[in-house]
Amino acid sequence: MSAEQTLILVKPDGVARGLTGEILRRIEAKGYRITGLRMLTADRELLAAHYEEHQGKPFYEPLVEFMSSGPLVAVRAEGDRVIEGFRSLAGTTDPTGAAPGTIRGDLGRDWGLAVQQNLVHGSDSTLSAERELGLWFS
Ligand SMILES: Nc1ncnc2c1ncn2[C@@H]1O[C@H](COP(=O)(O)OP(=O)(O)OP(=O)(O)O)[C@@H](O)[C@H]1O
Repeated sequence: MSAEQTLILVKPDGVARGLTGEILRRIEAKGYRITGLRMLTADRELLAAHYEEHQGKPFYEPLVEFMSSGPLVAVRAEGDRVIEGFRSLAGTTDPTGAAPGTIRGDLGRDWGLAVQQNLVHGSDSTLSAERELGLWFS
């Protein structure tokens, strides 16, 4: 059986703040393999598909606006239990409460848009990983 794969995004705030290398370093240091890497500015169509489950929520429009505001880095990462493992590396959605040692806990900023601009995305299940990798690495 081949190793599990996940989609990770370094969101536009992470790229703008020069944290791409630090985030990739943490992924590799944990032992995951980076098997795909793309820098792009995502359009609304791609983001609508990516954030399908959030359409209609109050934070959806501002989120798409932010996610399309500048370049982001899409990463395909591979390893045993990488889906759960990366979400653990990332920390909770709100960086203010994210544990020290996690990407969001160590590097996330405490300000008004912290929950939206929380540096990274990671797929949350094998089903969403497969769907999201199809969108970003087709
Ligand atoms: N209440 C909110 N206000 C603003 N933005 C939000 C809020 N909730 C979620 N978001 C944004 O939407 C993204 C997806 O929300 P979700 O609940 O799936 O969070 P997550 O699973 O921690 O993050 P991700 O799926 O991006 O790894 C969050 O990472 C964040 O950028």
